[in-house]
Amino acid sequence: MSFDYDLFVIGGGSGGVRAARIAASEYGAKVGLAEESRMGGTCVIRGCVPKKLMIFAAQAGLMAEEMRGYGWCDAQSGTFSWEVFREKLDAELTRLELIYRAGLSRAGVEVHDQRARLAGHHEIELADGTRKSARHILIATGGRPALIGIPGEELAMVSDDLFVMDRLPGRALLVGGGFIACEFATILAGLGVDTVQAYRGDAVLRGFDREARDLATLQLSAVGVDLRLGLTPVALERAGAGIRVTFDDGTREEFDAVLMATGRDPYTKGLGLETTEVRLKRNGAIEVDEWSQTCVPSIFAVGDVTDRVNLTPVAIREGHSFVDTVFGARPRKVDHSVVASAVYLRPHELATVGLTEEEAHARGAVDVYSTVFRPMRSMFAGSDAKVMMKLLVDPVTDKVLGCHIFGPEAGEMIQLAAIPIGMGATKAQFDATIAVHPTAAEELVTMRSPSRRLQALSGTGLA
Ligand SMILES: Cc1cc2nc3c(=O)[nH]c(=O)nc-3n(C[C@H](O)[C@H](O)[C@H](O)COP(=O)(O)OP(=O)(O)OC[C@H]3O[C@@H](n4cnc5c(N)ncnc54)[C@H](O)[C@@H]3O)c2cc1C
Ligand SMILES: NC(=O)c1ccc[n+]([C@@H]2O[C@H](COP(=O)([O-])OP(=O)(O)OC[C@H]3O[C@@H](n4cnc5c(N)ncnc54)[C@H](O)[C@@H]3O)[C@@H](O)[C@H]2O)c1
Repeated sequence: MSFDYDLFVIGGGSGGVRAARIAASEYGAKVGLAEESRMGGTCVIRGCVPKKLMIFAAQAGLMAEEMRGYGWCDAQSGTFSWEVFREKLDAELTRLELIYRAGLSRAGVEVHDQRARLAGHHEIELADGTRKSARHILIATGGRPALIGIPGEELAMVSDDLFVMDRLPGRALLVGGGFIACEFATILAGLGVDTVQAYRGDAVLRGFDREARDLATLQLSAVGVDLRLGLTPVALERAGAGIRVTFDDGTREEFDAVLMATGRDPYTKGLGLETTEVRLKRNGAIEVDEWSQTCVPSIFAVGDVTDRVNLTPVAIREGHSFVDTVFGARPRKVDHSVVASAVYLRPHELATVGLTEEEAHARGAVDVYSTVFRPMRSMFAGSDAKVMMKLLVDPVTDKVLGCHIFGPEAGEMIQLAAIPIGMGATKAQFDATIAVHPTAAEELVTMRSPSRRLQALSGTGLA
């Protein structure tokens, strides 16, 4: 049977672009790709990249404060112009989008700038009505911000809207305690917005190591975020040019803007899945096996739409592995068990790889090497900001099970720690490494004795 394409990719984001480019350029496949919005997807256009640039913009006040502590007595952040920043941001995103497009074009990928939907196990229908056939189809449609179902929530912004605001709000409410709420609370407060963050739990960043979460929670307040724990909105209504929010404790307050950062849903709506036998998980994510293959042999899915580990490098690896396996005859699975990540807070980031203390303890006995200290850089400037370095070690095998860092540039540090930990390094091998001095990271190789040994909980593995 002949097809229009060897591979048709739906979605030009992190996973889709990588798969399309490699299939065409390295394996000579005839590839088509449909993108309904801007090329590059969430990460490039409305996620990682613009977010990180905003984080950089937001640290001027903290840097000026630190420098005053070093004798630059008049150091001030000055005036921030959102208009100037936005213009530069738009230009940068356009530059990146063009690079993505050029890469696809060089590889020989045929790009369709429109929405696509499935029309069978080997068929795709484009928004203009054209039908294309493909031997293999890759769904890489990503995710969309999720709302929580309260009255008036359509008045709120979602993360996509933050990058295209005409002006900064004077007073903003951020709802949630996850990656996006915490990063944007840091950003908005840093840019001078009166920022309130409402989170229903008792410490932000659920799922991360508890000790690190507590430090992140304290830091948000320290940088000027009005963090309200155990609080969640139940209704939003228009109030003049602003929004009146009713909270679950009965209080009401007005804000210029509200951001719902309450998770993301896999984007499968209107994708024509009913024309196939592809199965969905309960939350609407596409069900795939370890090869990213759905239960229909010709249809694969990668990235956020499969809701495995929703990070850009994971989507890229899944896309690349799928192509190596199917087009390169080099079977490659993705190991989702040890994936490092970072939350870009300021002044200290929270970065992690492997098991948290709570997860490690749940599986058996664990030696916890943990140190919390004031680093010389900020201590000299008179700041109370604390750094945490933690290693979790299996007392029987000596293997390092997890590493958690709360500190300046923790994201950069965890990238390096992820290499030995992914290779199965032991604590003895960490100890054998001579420190780089004076750094904060040297603690990772100088913590000699455990801060505590947690015995196995009854009913778990090791005694
Ligand atoms: C605010 C924010 C900050 C983030 N920061 C980070 C970070 O710092 N580090 C990190 O690793 N991850 C971060 N992420 C997560 C990261 O962006 C995603 O995990 C990643 O983009 C997923 O890639 P993907 O290929 O699965 O989907 P996406 O990048 O979302 O791409 C999907 C593409 O498919 C297109 N599409 C959807 N349906 C159709 C259709 N039917 N037809 C045609 N096109 C379609 C969409 O327009 C989109 O371009 C962040 C996410 C957000 C929202
Ligand atoms: N630095 C990074 O790597 C980075 C940054 C941003 C986003 N991301 C990715 O994007 C994903 C989405 O980010 P996110 O912050 O939206 O999601 P999240 O899952 O991290 O956080 C969602 C938050 O919303 C709250 N919430 C959910 N339902 C609620 C309800 N009904 N009422 C009140 N609160 C509710 C949760 O308690 C949680 O605090 C992340 O999981 C991550 O994979 C990564």
